[in-house]
Amino acid sequence: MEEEEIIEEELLLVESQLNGLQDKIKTLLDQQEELYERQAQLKALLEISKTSRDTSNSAPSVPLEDWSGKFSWDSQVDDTRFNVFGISSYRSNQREIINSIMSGKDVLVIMAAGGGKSLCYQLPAVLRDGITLVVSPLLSLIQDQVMGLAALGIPAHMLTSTTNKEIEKFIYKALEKGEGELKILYVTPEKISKSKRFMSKLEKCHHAGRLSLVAIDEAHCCSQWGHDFRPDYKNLGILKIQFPSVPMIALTATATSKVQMDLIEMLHIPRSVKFVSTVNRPNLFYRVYEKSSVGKVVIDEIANFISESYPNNESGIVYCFSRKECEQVAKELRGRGISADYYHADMDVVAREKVHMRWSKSKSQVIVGRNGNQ
Ligand SMILES: Nc1ncnc2c1ncn2[C@@H]1O[C@H](COP(=O)(O)OP(=O)(O)OP(=O)(O)O)[C@@H](O)[C@H]1O
Repeated sequence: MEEEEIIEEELLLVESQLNGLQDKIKTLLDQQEELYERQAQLKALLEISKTSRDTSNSAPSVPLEDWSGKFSWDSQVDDTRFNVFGISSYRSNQREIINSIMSGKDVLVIMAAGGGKSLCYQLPAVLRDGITLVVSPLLSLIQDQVMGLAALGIPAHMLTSTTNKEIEKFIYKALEKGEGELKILYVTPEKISKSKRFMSKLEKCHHAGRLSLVAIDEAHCCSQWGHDFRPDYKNLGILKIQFPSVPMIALTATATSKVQMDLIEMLHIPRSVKFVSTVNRPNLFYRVYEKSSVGKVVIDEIANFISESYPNNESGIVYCFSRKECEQVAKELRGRGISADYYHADMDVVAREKVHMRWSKSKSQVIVGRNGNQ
């Protein structure tokens, strides 16, 4: 009994020391974040000061705050926004971003997921002469974008490991000889870092003055400090080195100051105009439910939640930890009358595309996948 009391006493002491340590760690992390913020501000100030010195003798550039002013392309941009994209008004920063790209600037965009980043490069892509190259990390994202653009009548293609030979030939001809209709070309970063053939065609396209814009989607993947670092993104710096005159737009929904500095450096766009929009998403909300410890009950709870909250088959995604779990959960949901398909990296490309298409066309309600579609 006495021994237990001693142990309990020491346990309390250790727990209180741990709590004390956690508070200190939190304070240190807050301090670190503040210092990174300040470091980024100071570096940006230095850069601006250097840039204004370097450009003081050249033609006057548009001051930062004037990207919402009047431009010669205003009516064309508005017409394309409405008649091609079917969008009646701009969201925050979209017009300014489009104007800075149309002016030939490099641009860094930080905008919340779903905030409307795609329009910021797709609209200039339609208006500028030539082909826009878009680098995006995931096949599923690319497929989604290409499908959406095709529905709007915009000639867009993707060149990935899944592209068939005929389309590949069409794309290479468009790049090399300017034949055929191609405005927007999506590739994964591996194409840039691993395909010499592709890079040589791109070089020819640029040489002929037909490469109009380079867009790097999910640009935080460049940075090892980001939450989703992808090694092939590290090689994207080559694009600005090989095509310095082509404006580049880097877009991300999540970038701390440190990640921003990192990706500006890696992509070689030190003079980029930066646009930061609020990350607040008023249409999103989070709710936490206590999970049952019994697997079957959890599935019942998920199924009930879906059928009660989304009685009109509104689509959604269930995230799981493992590929096996994705398959099991999808099967169990189907057994409870919910049209669910699983989606993960072990599936072949055709099967994945089929699932994606079914879901996009509301033929299935739920996709059960893993974070990052792994
Ligand atoms: N100005 C606008 N008015 C109305 N809808 C818009 C506007 N701009 C974009 N949208 C729509 O908002 C949706 C989300 O846009 P988009 O896919 O470009 O977001 P995103 O910022 O790229 O998101 P993510 O980070 O998730 O890729 C799309 O359906 C798009 O058509």
